[in-house]
Amino acid sequence: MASSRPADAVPRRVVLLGMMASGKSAVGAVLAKRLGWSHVDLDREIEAAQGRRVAEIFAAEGEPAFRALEAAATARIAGRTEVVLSPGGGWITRPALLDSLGPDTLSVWLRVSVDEAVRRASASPGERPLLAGPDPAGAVRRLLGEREPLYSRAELHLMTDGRSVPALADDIHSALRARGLAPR
Ligand SMILES: Nc1ncnc2c1ncn2[C@@H]1O[C@H](COP(=O)(O)OP(=O)(O)OP(=O)(O)O)[C@@H](O)[C@H]1O
Ligand SMILES: O=C(O)C1=C[C@@H](O)[C@@H](O)[C@H](O)C1
Ligand SMILES: [Mg+2]
Repeated sequence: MASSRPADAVPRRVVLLGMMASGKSAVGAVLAKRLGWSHVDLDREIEAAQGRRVAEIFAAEGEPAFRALEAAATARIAGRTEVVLSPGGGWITRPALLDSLGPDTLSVWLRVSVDEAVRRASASPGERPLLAGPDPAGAVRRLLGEREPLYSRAELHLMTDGRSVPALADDIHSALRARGLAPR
């Protein structure tokens, strides 16, 4: 099912969906700066609130506890406007969180190939507990199989392989303008 933003609702927030290392945090930061909006990187928000790294939360309490923290952090910011939200890659596994953001949200799926995701993630080893095993490519492939139907709910789909972070932010900025966002 595609996202249900009505055609006449001018977007007042953006949410970036996609696999680990697809670029949600990097693109979100550049886009928010360009728009003069706030950037909420949900993994970092949770870490700040908990005083622990995501990997520590997974190790101590497991994935379901982390998913509950994601839901609580989303509820704290759901009513805000002029926000670019970069949640973690598994946030979409609770699809109600996307619905909770409201119809004036532009949702974007940042697509990435398995090989490129593994290459990018390898720059920060230990940060992503779901890729910590001996076969990160297999893990990405399995997660993509589970999550692609959920990511594909996004209104805008962008392939990120071979595209720069500023170019991707440009594409989203253009999509916002095409949906009626006035220039600042
Ligand atoms: N389009 C791109 N081209 C090249 N490198 C990129 C691109 N997008 C992101 N990167 C780099 O890949 C790494 C992972 O990106 P980022 O942290 O933004 O991913 P993410 O989608 O937020 O992942 P997670 O779901 O784990 O939070 C970073 O080092 C980032 O600079
Ligand atoms: O794709 C995922 O499930 C995750 C992505 C990261 O951003 C973190 O939220 C965590 O490592 C889990
Ligand atoms: Mg991120």
